[in-house]
Amino acid sequence: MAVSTLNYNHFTSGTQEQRETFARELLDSFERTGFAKLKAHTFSAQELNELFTWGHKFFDQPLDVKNEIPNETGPRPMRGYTPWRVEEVGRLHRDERVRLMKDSKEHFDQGPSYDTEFPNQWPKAPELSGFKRFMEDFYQQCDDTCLTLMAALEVAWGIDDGSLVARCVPSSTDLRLTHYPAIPVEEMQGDRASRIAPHTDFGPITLLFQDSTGGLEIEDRDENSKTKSFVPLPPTDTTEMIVNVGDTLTRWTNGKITGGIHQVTAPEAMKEGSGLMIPPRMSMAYLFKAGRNVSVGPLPKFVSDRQPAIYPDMTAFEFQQWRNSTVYGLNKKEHLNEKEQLNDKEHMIVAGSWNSTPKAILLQA
Ligand SMILES: O=C(O)CCC(=O)C(=O)O
Ligand SMILES: [Fe+2]
Repeated sequence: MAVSTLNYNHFTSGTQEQRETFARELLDSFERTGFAKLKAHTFSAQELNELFTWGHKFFDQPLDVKNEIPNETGPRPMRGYTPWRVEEVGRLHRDERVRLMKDSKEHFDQGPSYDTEFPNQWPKAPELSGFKRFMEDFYQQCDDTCLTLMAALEVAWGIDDGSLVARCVPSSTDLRLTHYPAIPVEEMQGDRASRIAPHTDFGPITLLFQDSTGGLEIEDRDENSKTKSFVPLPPTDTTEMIVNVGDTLTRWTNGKITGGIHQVTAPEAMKEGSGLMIPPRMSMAYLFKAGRNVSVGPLPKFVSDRQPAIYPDMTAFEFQQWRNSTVYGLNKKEHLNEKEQLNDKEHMIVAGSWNSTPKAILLQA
């Protein structure tokens, strides 16, 4: 299953033909695999090194210091610090084995700097005094990239009118730095735990940068691969940007583009080992979102008499509330409205495809 690697600058500063080729190949890679890789983008190796250096400085703080900016878990965007084994993304899954799987991570989440409803929480330690400034600039650069990729999808769909871009302005995105502490390899063997369990992200797309540790895997949709459900997406160099399709794009396209299911586990070379510690790992995910009041129901372009809408209308914010209630294991009756509770069942059926029957389930979508 070949994830395409594309030159981002062909879209931003190429000829008309290069722009159109980029757009077509991006859509093709999304449709075939749920993923694409980008090079020649706007992030330098130095900026990415700095990103991970700030991440280490943050996660290296003592737990009680990190807990001074606690993420209030709930049906709301995440802000600040979430400790080890609080969030469990496996809970989103239809397969019970995945639902019970423990994630082994801690994370820092950040929203738009102008968000007064869910304001950011920044650490106060003097050694982190430059963190906020760096992360705010980095956030903006990620947002510009995502909006450009929305413009590329418009070109690919022949609706080059700014309507897809407009659905994602102003930003409601959550940027997440995740730290996976060192862990004995045995913990990753079997179905009990993962670094992050198989899941799809909630928004239209996610930008992902990973450090050099390895362990990221994506669902293998290759018809001919009978044995494996997942294939590694190993780091090549730290500047490689991975883009994955999330639930919102699946919903907007009425199921035409399926979200890229991914997980993080032991790096390939260590999988069968024993008595080994898997080194710590860090990633940055820009979990791009539609505007809070924008519908995540199918776009008119993807609905017809022959293809009725298979996803109900709801706002991006309602969708996020529902998904976050699930990953934090909250009592649904208390936190979700009726529409969200009904949709919970629907989403699990169409989004999940793990273990031996992924293709059958994907066909249902
Ligand atoms: O750490 C990674 O590479 C993946 C992180 C991820 O999937 C997420 O934050 O949603
Ligand atoms: Fe993810």
